[in-house]
Amino acid sequence: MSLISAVGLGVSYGGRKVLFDIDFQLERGEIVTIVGPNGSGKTTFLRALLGVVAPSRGRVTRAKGVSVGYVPQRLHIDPGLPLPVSRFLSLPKRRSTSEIATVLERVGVPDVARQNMATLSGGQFQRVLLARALLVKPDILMLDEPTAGLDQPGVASFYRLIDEVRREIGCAVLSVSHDLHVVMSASDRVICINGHVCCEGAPHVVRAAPEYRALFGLGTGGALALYQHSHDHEHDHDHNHDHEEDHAHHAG
Ligand SMILES: Nc1ncnc2c1ncn2[C@@H]1O[C@H](COP(=O)(O)OP(=O)(O)OP(=O)(O)O)[C@@H](O)[C@H]1O
Repeated sequence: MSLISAVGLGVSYGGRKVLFDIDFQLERGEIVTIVGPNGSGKTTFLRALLGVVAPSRGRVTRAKGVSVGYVPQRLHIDPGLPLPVSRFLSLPKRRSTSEIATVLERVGVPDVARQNMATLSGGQFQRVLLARALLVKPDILMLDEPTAGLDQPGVASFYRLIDEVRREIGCAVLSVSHDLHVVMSASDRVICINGHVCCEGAPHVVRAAPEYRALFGLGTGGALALYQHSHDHEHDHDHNHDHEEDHAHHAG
């Protein structure tokens, strides 16, 4: 049985259809990446799978006992509120000092337990959110654009960490991302949504799909070329321009 599945899923906000006709399954250990333009319903889709947004159509089914660790896109913490990392990790469930130390060590920020959440750097903050998601011993790690705001090395090292963790605990990873060049290479499946599923499949299939190209246009040409260039060294002569652009971007 799939870890989680959606059949004919639709979500509306105040009568406005945001998602419709979505069929989806996530299997144990799978890495699936959701891509789509801003406002296409990616976050809503994750929230519907989590059960925090009610479907207006269709249904979501989770296998019994499946635990989900969720890393949200944004989490605003009032800078005036003194909230040490260790306290944050103990919400809502109390965690022992050693559990907290172990998980912080695992995500590469062993020294922040007593630091206030508001004083963490962007990269440290994301790692603490990941630590919180790992404390539930997830069968599914759901990540909503977890590297927004990080620089290129920060993005790469965050995804390396996700990959290590996934291998260690064998969880499935369902992520929403715009970092296609990093994420797509590691995904078993990419699903492109824009209210509904436009196209899906192995990364190279989605990359070539006309529906995907129509949505993203040339805007991600450089990023896709980087993925293609650094991972399989295919030299597609139709995309020399993208490659050149990309080298410039890479070097800068
Ligand atoms: N709670 C809400 N109430 C009303 N409308 C909402 C709500 N949450 C999201 N929306 C709307 O639903 C649409 C899809 O939003 P969603 O956040 O799911 O998109 P997204 O693909 O994750 O976008 P982004 O890439 O910008 O994060 C948007 O038009 C948004 O304004």
